[in-house]
Amino acid sequence: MAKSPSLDRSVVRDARRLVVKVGSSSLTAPQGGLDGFRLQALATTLAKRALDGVEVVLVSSGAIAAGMGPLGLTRRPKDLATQQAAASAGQGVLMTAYTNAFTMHGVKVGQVLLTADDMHRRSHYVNASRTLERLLELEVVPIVNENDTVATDEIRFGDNDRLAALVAHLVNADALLLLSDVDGLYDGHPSSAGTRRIPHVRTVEEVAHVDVSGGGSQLGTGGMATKLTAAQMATAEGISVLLTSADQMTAAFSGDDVGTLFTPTGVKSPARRRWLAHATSAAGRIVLDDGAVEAVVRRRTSLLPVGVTRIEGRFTAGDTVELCAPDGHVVARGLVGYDAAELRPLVGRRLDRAARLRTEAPAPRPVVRRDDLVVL
Ligand SMILES: Nc1ncnc2c1ncn2[C@@H]1O[C@H](COP(=O)(O)OP(=O)(O)O)[C@@H](O)[C@H]1O
Ligand SMILES: N[C@@H](CCC(=O)OP(=O)(O)O)C(=O)O
Repeated sequence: MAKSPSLDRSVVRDARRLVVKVGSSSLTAPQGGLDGFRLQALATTLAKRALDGVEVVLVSSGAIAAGMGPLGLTRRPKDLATQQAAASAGQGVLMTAYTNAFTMHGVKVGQVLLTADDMHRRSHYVNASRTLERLLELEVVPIVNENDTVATDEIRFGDNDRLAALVAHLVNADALLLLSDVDGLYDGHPSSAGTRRIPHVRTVEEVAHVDVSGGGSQLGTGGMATKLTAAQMATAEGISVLLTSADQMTAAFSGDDVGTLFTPTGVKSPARRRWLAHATSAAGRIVLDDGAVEAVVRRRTSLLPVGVTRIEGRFTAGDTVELCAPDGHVVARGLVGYDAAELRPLVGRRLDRAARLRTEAPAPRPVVRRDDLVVL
């Protein structure tokens, strides 16, 4: 008899290319610092997967927590500069621990540090993808973390959940396993009496009512909210996500009914489309009239200045912008062909052919070319 989708975790069990994200809360001791025992257990399980031929990419938090001990800090620092100092001291500690733990099983590891900016810039994104592919070809387990030491408050992931979803896009993973200190999404804060694990989520909208505002562990950053965003990003691109605790990883690999499974809401799209839809950050918004929304969304045409009613932000040509319907909701994203200052005087201007010939004005170039936009 076929298993119900809520119980069928075979997608994680059978994934040939798997991204695993582990949060600080699953790698640290209650009194702070790295918990070598837990890190070793994680590395042992993942090394076995790798030796079985599964291509594993590990996205690991824990640098800041690991750096607290060497710097004599008893609490996770709150200011960016001290977090960066802790990450700088801790990233080496973290990688040394992983290198030793994986090497015991004959598995090689490589460090990959990425910034949010590396994801936004197309050339960096493509380069990161190439590096990860090569590492996997060489049977190395890439261990990814945010490059905290150069991150700024404005351009930073902070948590690694969304970074993990972007890495899953980058390597075209079959599944994303999010490991935390909690064994799944609960229908309320797990510390509240009577709350229950939600075994299966079809769309993240379906759980929009669930309270995820409650803080998590002392050392984690994103909490449950960023895990839901990550799940939404990955499932939109056809990647199944299982959220569970590090302690239940072995059960997850056996296909047992553990954690919360988020099943795909979309199908895998070309790499450039994935990047445009999820990895870039918008430098501005362009509001369209109804006709332009119809043309862009249904007929998939380029956007011309005549269909624009308002622009917001100080973008320059080549930046990513959001295209919005008259009511403000985002219908597409694209690479804009104009600087904001150049586009502003053209907004809504229609020059018919005769007038254009009279004034010898060239046909206006598209605001966003159809090949440079992705309908959401
Ligand atoms: N509805 C919920 N279901 C499960 N966990 C929740 C929920 N709301 C908040 N949380 C909290 O989210 C925490 C996990 O996030 P976080 O501390 O950032 O972990 P990590 O370090 O693994 O990324 C859990 O410890 C839990 O207390
Ligand atoms: N890059 C940071 C991640 C910070 C963090 O706490 O992330 P997470 O535990 O995934 O919420 C680190 O290595 O400490």
